[in-house]
Amino acid sequence: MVSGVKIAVIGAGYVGLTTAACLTSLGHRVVCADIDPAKVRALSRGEVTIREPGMAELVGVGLAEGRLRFVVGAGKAAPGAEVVFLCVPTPMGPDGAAKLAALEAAVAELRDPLPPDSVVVNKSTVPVGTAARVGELLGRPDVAVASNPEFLREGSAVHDFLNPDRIVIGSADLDAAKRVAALYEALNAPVLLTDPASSEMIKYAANCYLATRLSFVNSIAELCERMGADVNDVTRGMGYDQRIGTAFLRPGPGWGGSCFPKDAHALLRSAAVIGSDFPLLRAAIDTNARQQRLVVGKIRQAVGGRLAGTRVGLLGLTFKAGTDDLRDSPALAIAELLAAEGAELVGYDPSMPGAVAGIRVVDSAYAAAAGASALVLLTEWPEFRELDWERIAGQISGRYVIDARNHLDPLVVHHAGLLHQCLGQPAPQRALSR
Ligand SMILES: NC(=O)c1ccc[n+]([C@@H]2O[C@H](COP(=O)([O-])OP(=O)(O)OC[C@H]3O[C@@H](n4cnc5c(N)ncnc54)[C@H](O)[C@@H]3O)[C@@H](O)[C@H]2O)c1
Ligand SMILES: O=c1ccn([C@@H]2O[C@H](COP(=O)(O)OP(=O)(O)O[C@H]3O[C@H](CO)[C@@H](O)[C@H](O)[C@H]3O)[C@@H](O)[C@H]2O)c(=O)[nH]1
Repeated sequence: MVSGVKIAVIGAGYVGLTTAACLTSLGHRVVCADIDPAKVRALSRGEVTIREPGMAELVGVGLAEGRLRFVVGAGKAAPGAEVVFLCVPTPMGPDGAAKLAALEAAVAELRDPLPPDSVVVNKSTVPVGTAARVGELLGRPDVAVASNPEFLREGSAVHDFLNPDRIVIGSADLDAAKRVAALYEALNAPVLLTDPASSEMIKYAANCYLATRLSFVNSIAELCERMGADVNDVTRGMGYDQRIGTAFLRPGPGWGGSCFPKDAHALLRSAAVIGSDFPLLRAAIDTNARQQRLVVGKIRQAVGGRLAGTRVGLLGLTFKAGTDDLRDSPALAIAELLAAEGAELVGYDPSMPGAVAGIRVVDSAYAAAAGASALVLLTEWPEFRELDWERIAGQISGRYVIDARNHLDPLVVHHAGLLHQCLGQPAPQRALSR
């Protein structure tokens, strides 16, 4: 006899699949629905297509124990569910606002088959006020609505879900909120019960704060470079201050991914809709675009001022290491800027992404370096630190390695006779004198 709370998860992407697999591992019974029949078929066979450590194992165990099932369509998952998690996409619309079409479609499908006294919990990132709107759309006074934003990071989704810094639950119905909190009891995490609007705002505030912090760090890196300071030491010195902390201080080619850019634009748009503004967030977004142009400027300079007809090798295409997700990747944004100036792009990424528009994707870092006028590291994959730089020096046609993640050991690159140029340090030669 299979025990545990009966849960439906709508959406089998990064958030939905993680939620389904992890709640199963906590002893609950989960039916996970998606609109994509091919995805449902593959998952039902235990085939996990996203790159997330531990996910395939959890899905395999859940299927084998009969605790986890995949179905096509939200309506199929609803019957018998005590709690329903909405984990559908909320992409950026043309005006910057989050598009709620998938959420509305899922809610419409759930309206009739939902059992009485069930709770609909929104895990998608949605503008403040959406929980109230979900309640209206459902039109089921016997069904409670809650907001329970998700804070997992791609590449460590299972770990983050099972080891959360906090669990936030917002609902006008305290009993419903407590029922949702009880699902996570085994995690022993701090639980914040609040109203739906505050819960929805917590998610945007957290992501926009982190994005703003990164834009701040990237700006400090630029000043360091121009003023003769070393941003690696500067951020280390900042991070020792417990009020600041060490996380999220690495300069880079700008922040990206499926969340930060769209969430920053969505909050800015929400502010505009109520006749307000958020100039600090606007500046963080502008600084991010500027950071990408700045990296392009370094590359242009490294190849002698003219990108047209110049081959540039790209190391890393995903928005960060440890994921195969290319959505809103700064590496691709930079590639687009380079291509617009006529550069010929050859790229390698350890996640082996297949075809990428405008880039000739090759199967090794060495192939990306061969014949390139400059080699640019855009994603901080650990394996790039282990490269044979002597071999690269023998294949590259230029001398510059632009390290847009401050990821490589400058001495190793220099010893191979190449010029290592990272962010926030005055000159490529500096490492030699250390
Ligand atoms: N990716 C992350 O790291 C992350 C973390 C926290 C929060 N979020 C938020 O969670 C939400 C989902 O993001 P994601 O990255 O999991 O998206 P995703 O694109 O990886 O997955 C969404 C899934 O929902 C399915 N879907 C779409 N419409 C549906 C419908 N009507 N019924 C059933 N399934 C449907 C899609 O086919 C897809 O498989 C977004 O609001 C996002 O902002 C994402
Ligand atoms: O010191 C740092 C840390 C991150 N980044 C960049 O910031 C972006 C976002 O990174 P990360 O936060 O690790 O990735 P996500 O998986 O998008 O996770 C963020 O977005 C999710 C979706 O909302 C949230 O759930 C997570 O809490 C939040 O960290 C990436 O481009 C990173 O390369 C840096 O440049 N420097």
